[in-house]
Amino acid sequence: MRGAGAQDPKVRGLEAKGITVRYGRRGVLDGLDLPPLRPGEVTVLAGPNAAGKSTLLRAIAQLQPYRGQVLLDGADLARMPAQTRAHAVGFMPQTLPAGSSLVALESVVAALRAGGTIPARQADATAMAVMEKLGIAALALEPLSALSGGQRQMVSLAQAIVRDPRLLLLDEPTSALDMARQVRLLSELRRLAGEGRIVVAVLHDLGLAAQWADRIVLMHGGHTHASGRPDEVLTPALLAQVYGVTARVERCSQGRIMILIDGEHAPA
Ligand SMILES: Nc1ncnc2c1ncn2[C@@H]1O[C@H](COP(=O)(O)OP(=O)(O)OP(=O)(O)O)[C@@H](O)[C@H]1O
Repeated sequence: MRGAGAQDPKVRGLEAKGITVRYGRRGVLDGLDLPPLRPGEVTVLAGPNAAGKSTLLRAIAQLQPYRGQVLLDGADLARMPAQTRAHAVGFMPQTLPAGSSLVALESVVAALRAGGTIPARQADATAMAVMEKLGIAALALEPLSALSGGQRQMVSLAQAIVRDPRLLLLDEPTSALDMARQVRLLSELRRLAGEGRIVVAVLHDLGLAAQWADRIVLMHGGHTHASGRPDEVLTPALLAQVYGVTARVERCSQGRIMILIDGEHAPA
């Protein structure tokens, strides 16, 4: 038994408690709690348009003012020195900012250097290694402005993971990718989680979420409406409550889940 005043063992993983975000007078997140998200897990944030998924991801990344608490391995991310946080957290936005004059490799090097000074040759080699791993080495010298949407998304992933963060936050990372690259990206997320990272991705495609996520958090009305394993969350009742659709959930071979939408849910 621990003695009085002993420190609690450090909680490993990501905790978000009471997250509240307002845009002017409009409340978007209303004291939202996430279940503890553990290293090794891929968590998908899902929910209807405007549910606040991007807002939550940005709040966790400290890119969005919020009330509440975000703890990474027990440390308050809001109080963490910026450079420590830059090493701890990788964020992949929904879209890369337009108008960059950098080539792809330079943009990945710039993301690496946001975590601190690093000799040029080493930075180039690290960035190039990440691009090779993602199968985009051939894009290294292409201007960002000349890339397709899917190519930009893969470069954006390279930027997010190049500092080897403990926590990886990704906002609709597969939205512009073809089937093969979706699989490549999601396999890479699984691999990163398998190495002990915490991976949180917003996905609209619940079929992909069912296949790749350890846990799905369904957001609705500024709160976490449900969370759990894909088979616990992807139920006709919860899909009706959150999306207003009539859905069938079919079990296929290898335990895969397929969701068939029959139409909009007729309100009782
Ligand atoms: N910078 C902003 N200023 C004002 N309102 C905003 C801002 N960003 C988002 N919102 C509003 O907050 C709400 C949640 O937006 P958010 O982008 O977080 O939702 P989302 O769940 O990611 O949506 P989607 O699935 O459509 O991408 C929306 O009503 C949106 O209009």
